[in-house]
Amino acid sequence: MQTTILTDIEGTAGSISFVRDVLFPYARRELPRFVREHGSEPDVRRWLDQVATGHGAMCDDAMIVETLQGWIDEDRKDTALKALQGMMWTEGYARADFTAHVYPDAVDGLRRWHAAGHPLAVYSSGSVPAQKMFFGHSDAGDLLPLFDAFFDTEVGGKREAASYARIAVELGRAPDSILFLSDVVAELDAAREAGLRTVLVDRLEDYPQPRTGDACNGHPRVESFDAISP
Ligand SMILES: CSCCC(=O)C(=O)COP(=O)(O)O
Ligand SMILES: [Mg+2]
Repeated sequence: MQTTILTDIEGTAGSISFVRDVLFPYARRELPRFVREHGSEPDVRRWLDQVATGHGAMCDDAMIVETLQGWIDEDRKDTALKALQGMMWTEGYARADFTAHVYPDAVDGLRRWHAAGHPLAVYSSGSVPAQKMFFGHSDAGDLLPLFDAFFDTEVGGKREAASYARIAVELGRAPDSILFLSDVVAELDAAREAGLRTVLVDRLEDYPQPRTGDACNGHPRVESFDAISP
């Protein structure tokens, strides 16, 4: 059986600057209108109510919007925020306001591994619908058919070993037959604790100061997908 490749998105398959300088500001800007126009739809309300729960009974939509905008500013990986961001980005992709940045070497690597029979999966803090929009509307076109499975924080946090154990069960694969790619060492530590193989993707565009030696915490380090042999 071929190694399954499980990849992170931001800082690994695509640039950090696309997420932080395009996607996050777009969601921040669109949030008031989105809540006004869609806030009574059950699929939206459920997430807004989850945000409101932390603020007591007096929390109105204006306070929820302000809270969510604060969370965007601090890059909080909250499941409700990520679900709502995904819905707003879906509108943005549909209107062709932007396409998703995927590094050319990532496009080539994903295509090459898929052609060689490696199952491909995504694990990102972005919601599963946001992941599908990202790869379905990339600068390199529709990459969605390359992937077999998608996981977000509904499976658990990316720095928790139990999340990776759950992903292995859901994929029906032994942990050591899965290779996890990420730019975040703490995520790789959690994956390794669950028995997955790991590679630190240390892109100079995103991390101008290379992480070497102890900073890699024993994870093999590459600067592009070209150097990964699954
Ligand atoms: C699906 S693209 C947006 C990704 C996102 O919202 C995010 O927080 C990035 O997290 P990742 O786990 O991909 O580093
Ligand atoms: Mg990342």
